[in-house]
Amino acid sequence: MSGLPGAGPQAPRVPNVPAVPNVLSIAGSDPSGGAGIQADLKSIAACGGYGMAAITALTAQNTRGVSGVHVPPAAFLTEQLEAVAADVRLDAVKIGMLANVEVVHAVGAWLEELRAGGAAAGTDDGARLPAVVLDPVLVATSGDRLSESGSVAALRQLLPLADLVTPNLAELAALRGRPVATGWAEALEQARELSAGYGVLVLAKGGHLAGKDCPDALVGPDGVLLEVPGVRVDTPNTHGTGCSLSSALATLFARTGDWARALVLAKAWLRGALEASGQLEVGGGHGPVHHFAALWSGGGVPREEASLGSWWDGIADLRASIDGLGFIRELRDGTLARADFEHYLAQDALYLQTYGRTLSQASALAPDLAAQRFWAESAHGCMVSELTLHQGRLELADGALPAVAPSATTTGYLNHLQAAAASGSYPVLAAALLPCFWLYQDIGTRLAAANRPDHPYADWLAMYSSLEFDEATRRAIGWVQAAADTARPAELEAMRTAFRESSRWELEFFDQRAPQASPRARESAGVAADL
Ligand SMILES: Nc1ncnc2c1ncn2[C@@H]1O[C@H](COP(=O)(O)OP(=O)(O)O)[C@@H](O)[C@H]1O
Ligand SMILES: Cc1ncc(COP(=O)(O)OP(=O)(O)O)c(N)n1
Repeated sequence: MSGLPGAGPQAPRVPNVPAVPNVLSIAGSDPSGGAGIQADLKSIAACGGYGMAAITALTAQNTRGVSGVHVPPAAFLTEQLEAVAADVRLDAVKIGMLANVEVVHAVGAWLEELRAGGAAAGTDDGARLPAVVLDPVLVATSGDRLSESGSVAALRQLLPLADLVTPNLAELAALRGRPVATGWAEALEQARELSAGYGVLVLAKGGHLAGKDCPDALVGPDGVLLEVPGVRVDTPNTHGTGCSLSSALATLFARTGDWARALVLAKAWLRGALEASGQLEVGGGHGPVHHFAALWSGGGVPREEASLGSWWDGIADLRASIDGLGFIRELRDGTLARADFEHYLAQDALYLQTYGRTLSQASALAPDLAAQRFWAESAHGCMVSELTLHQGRLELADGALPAVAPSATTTGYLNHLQAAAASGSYPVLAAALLPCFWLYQDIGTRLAAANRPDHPYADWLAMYSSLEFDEATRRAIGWVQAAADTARPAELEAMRTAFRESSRWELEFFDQRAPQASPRARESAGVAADL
């Protein structure tokens, strides 16, 4: 009873998302604190990770420019990397300034070793390998070189070892051996070529474009996967934006397993950090961004009431009641009367028509293109994949709906969703829509164990335990979590209420029977099913 969007830009690599990911920055030091490992550690912390740093170079720089670079022996970098990896589980690695070919090779050899170790441990799907974000730092904003010109070729060899590479326009052009793109379309094409050439996801960044727009886009070998628009913040304080963004992406990917979500969250966070940069008084040139602006203003600390895990725990009573319903037990066992199942399907088909509408309304209200796309894809999945399953089961013509009146429960649930849509609040509507994903995915997954080829409801069980539905649910949870993370207290409370109310309606929905075929008394309410 919810949307089945297509696959996201990139499948998740981290099956068990850690609560606090360990994120290693391999980068140079900026003693003025705005770029390099100093920026990385602040970004990682601001985005909810535990930051570590292996130092590739010491720079003497401030907000006006770089006056010196000292590169310790590459072998000592290897020693740092091996020491950390021997002890700490790495969830993500961000790579920044690599000053010369020897340093690039040292990092490449270490990454290869990490991969070989993963393969030896039987993780050929990369599940236990950290996500790797490579920011190919070549030249600072001040115009000073941070990597010898001969390193570009070596950096290219590093690309296939990364999951995501985040060049600015000049770095993208250098990696492609082309002139710097003068417009966004040209930059996207260079990013596509880079992705196709090296089998790596590319983040094209619009920070150095002329004009008021500052878009970023995730680009794969076939073109743009996700573009996140942005309006340029009018500030001179852009020192270290690339370092900050790449570490934020590494951390947020480790937390979500989803590059699209990581980008949307990272870009929103960086925008806040740029907007608040004027609160800091650091140097007379291009100052740093304010990494902890959201945290210091009270909005950035993860709040218990904003955690969707706590929402899920908060409906444990409703979930137990659903598990205890005769309908669910009989559905699992395959003993559910056909009339009851068809009654449920008919009501669900009526439900889906309006649920699809409200998914579209969520898309209309969504704050950015990525969220907009997700809800629109979900509306499509709901109105096509799910309704088609129901129509087939009910032997209805394509496009036809069952000729029955909506039950009081169906009407009540839909009124609740439509009220959430009418509130005009995207977060509240998204929260109201979520139980229809999450509860079905949860029930579907647990009931899947009972599925067998001759199960009378095998197709239903298969749909709601499918990998696609799993993925759709994970993404829906991600979008609602993103909305909750930035919601004001009153709106957050309204979100939680809407989520619980929808969950209560889900319980009632499963508690419906065909009126004439099986009286309610027949249901063994209160009997907890061993799902
Ligand atoms: N003035 C600005 N306003 C808003 N976003 C910006 C601004 N400058 C840079 N960004 C963003 O900062 C990130 C880093 O981009 P960019 O400046 O292109 O890279 P780099 O710092 O590596 O040179 C991107 O997400 C970009 O869109
Ligand atoms: C030590 C160190 N590493 C990287 C940079 C470059 O920082 P970046 O975020 O790419 O952007 P600018 O600071 O150049 O705007 C650096 N300066 N120092």
